Amino acid sequence: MVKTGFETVHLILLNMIVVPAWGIFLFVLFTIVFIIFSWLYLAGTFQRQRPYHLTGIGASESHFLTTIASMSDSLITAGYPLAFWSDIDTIQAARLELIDQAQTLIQFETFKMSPGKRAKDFADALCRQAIAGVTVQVLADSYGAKELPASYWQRLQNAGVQVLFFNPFSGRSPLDYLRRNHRKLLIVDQTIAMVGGAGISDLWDGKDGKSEQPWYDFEIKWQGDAVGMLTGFFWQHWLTAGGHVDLNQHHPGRSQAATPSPVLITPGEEPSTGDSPIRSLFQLCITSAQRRLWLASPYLLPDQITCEMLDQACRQGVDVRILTMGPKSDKAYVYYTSRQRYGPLLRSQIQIHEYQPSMMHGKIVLIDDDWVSFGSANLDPRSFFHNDELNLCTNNAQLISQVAAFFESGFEQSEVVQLGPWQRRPWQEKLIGRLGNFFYWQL
Ligand SMILES: O=P(O)(O)OC[C@H](O)CO
Repeated sequence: MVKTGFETVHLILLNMIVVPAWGIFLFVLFTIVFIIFSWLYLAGTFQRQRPYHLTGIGASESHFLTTIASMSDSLITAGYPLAFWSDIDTIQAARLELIDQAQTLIQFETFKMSPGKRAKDFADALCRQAIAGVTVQVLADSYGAKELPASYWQRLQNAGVQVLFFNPFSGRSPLDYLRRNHRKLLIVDQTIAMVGGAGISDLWDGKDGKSEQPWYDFEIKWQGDAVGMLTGFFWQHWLTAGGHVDLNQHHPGRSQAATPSPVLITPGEEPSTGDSPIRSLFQLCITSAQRRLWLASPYLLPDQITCEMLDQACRQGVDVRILTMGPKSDKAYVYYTSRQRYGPLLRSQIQIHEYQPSMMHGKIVLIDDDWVSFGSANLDPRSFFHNDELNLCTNNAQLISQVAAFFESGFEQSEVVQLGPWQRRPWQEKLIGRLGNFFYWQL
């Protein structure tokens, strides 16, 4: 058929514009995918796990603390837990109250901050104190706080708050961006510290589009020498982020506690896949349990060796129970990836309790009636190998009973996962789980 002049021009344009455009589009797409995979590959995302074998020490042994401290790069100090809260309104109110009480110095570092009422209330409190002359230092993780607009930080800075961001993206060292500051820490006047899991975010109020119920989490208020040490850990990060520390102005004060308990602090600073203080801490906790090992972690991605240690504990008659997030997780793909790895745990008769009302976000290990370890670290590769974390461990009897009650209430509001129904879960869940596991080392 003879083409008209118009059709010929149209065909020429098609060949000159549309075909090259598709070519460019596919080339750009391929390049982006190639860069992402190369990046993940170079970061060790697809590596095989190195062997790591550890067997036991009893939690009641007198040398437990020294052993666990030396093997997890932790420091031994002392402190007293003044309060334990597991209600989100109370936790956020207690933080604001503590900020209001500050006389000289407020230090705060965290991972998750997002726009909303909690972020506004927090900024109001910090600005009030900065304007009143209190030194206020805020260290926000540049990834975790990325949703907050520049105007939020500008308002804080205008009031005199010193704001720094942990590890912003740099084109000169892009892989470094995978290291995040996962710590959650508020210190006032170097005398009182609050450690827990809640971010500065309305998510913890249940505003996550899933449940409308507050997340299950906790916070502990501390007094004693441990607070001085936590101040030092904060300053390490502050210096790394480019901040100025004047030890003449704010010399490490000694927070007094009338009846201190031993406290172990694990800063989990800049771990690597070969050397992880947080992994050592978790595995030492697991291997030292003799009667009870209750473990809470929202994101539950234990590696094979940790699963074997949990299995061993079960075989030795230890009551091993795990409290974790349920279907109302804030990250569905991590939930399905976690579930994909339940098989060995369920076959070992380990009870996995999935919290039902909302997101379960507490991170704790309870060992017998003797020790409790808690803080920012999840049982996952990100906390083991990539993040800076902050965990504390103590044998304070009152805190142990409060933590046991936290677990018991969590178990009551959970469903125990059974092997049969788990095996019959929908294929879509299995598919997401398999895909998620492909990126296991970065989760
Ligand atoms: O990283 P985490 O464990 O502090 O959890 C943060 C939440 O997932 C916020 O989305």
